Amino acid sequence: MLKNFFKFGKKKKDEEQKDTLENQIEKEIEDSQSEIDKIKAETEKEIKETAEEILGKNVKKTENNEKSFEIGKEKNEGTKIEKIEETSDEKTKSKLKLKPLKDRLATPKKGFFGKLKEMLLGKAIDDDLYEELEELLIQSDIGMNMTMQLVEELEKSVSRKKLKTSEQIYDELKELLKAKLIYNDESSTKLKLQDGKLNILLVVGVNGVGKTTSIGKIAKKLKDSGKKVIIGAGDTFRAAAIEQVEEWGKRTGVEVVKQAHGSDPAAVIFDTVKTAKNRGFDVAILDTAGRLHNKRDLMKELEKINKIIREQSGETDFETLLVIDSTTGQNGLEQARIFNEIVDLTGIILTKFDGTAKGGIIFPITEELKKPIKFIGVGEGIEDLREFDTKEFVEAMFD
Ligand SMILES: Nc1nc2c(ncn2[C@@H]2O[C@H](COP(=O)(O)OP(=O)(O)OP(=O)(O)O)[C@@H](O)[C@H]2O)c(=O)[nH]1
Repeated sequence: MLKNFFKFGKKKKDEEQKDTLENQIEKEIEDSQSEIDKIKAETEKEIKETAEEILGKNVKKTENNEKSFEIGKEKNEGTKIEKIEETSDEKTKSKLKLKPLKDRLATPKKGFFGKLKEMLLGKAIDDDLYEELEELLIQSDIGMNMTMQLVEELEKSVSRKKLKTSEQIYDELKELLKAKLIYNDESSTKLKLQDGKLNILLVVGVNGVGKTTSIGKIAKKLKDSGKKVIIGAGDTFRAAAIEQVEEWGKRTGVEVVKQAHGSDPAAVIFDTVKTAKNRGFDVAILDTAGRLHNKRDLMKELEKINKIIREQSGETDFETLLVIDSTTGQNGLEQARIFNEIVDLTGIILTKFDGTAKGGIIFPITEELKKPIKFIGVGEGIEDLREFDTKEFVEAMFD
């Protein structure tokens, strides 16, 4: 039977899976740069063209904006700080009402949880049902370990609580999954920001996962809530990455500290934190590069950045947020494990939730890392980043 097969081969499979995933991560970081760069260059070109079109219109409107746009065109020499007014288009958009989360997730309608309901409701509780459930949980990116754990817990609950109907099983599974989100109570999922001091948000993750986009979206949220925000373009490895941060700066009306392409990322972090401190900013959001060649380089780079932040801000306790692309499934979990080993993470941002019909990855990531999900990305738009709310999320997934 499938369940026994999983139990028998579980340990070996775990090791094999770990090796395979580690190789895949290394390969992702080391070998796929040119392909990713190509896709990114195309995407960034599109973003740039759209942003320029919007900004271009706005630039004509006021002299202030004219000046700002010119700064954006300056050649990179030393550190540059940009201050640009928010475009009227974005102001209008920010007033639009947000769609409910369940309408933004691909999951509830087409994915695993929809299938789960279909599969469970009205069925007899027998071995076949548990087998089907295991298959579905694995397909949903919940992963082998957590699937086995969940099914075991479910079987125990069924016998302990004497559950008889598949409706009861469905509800029980919902509760068990909810329990996997224990690190996500309201006080943990909220960004830890204090008034009257500089708050640092260090954003890490491999390239292409949506770091820059998430930074832009967070900057917008914080600015809208009245915070004085600055962004440090710490991903200096690729010119396009710096430009992308600049575009987000323009879209959100947030200042950006940058240096020339290829300069030391730590120097950008230094300048950003120093500027933020001296000029009384509330929040400095720091971008980092995810394309370092191996774990050791990544660790060294992040240690250096952490040291600079501590020295310049005088803070030891700040947010370090890992961005994970939820469409990468178990790869995402492995990335989370690696980053969690080398840096003191305080939370996770799961992007592209609108683009996955699975989405189960959220459960093992938060449970294994014992870290809260701070935000989930549900689209490419400036408003498409939701503060994570456990109750709303579970309801949206199971609705
Ligand atoms: N559908 C969808 N797309 C997203 C989301 N977040 C980011 N993206 C897209 O994912 C792509 C990569 O995002 P970036 O922000 O450039 O990723 P990055 O991690 O900064 O990449 P590097 O600059 O290469 O390090 C872009 O096309 C984004 O628009 C999301 O929540 N949903």
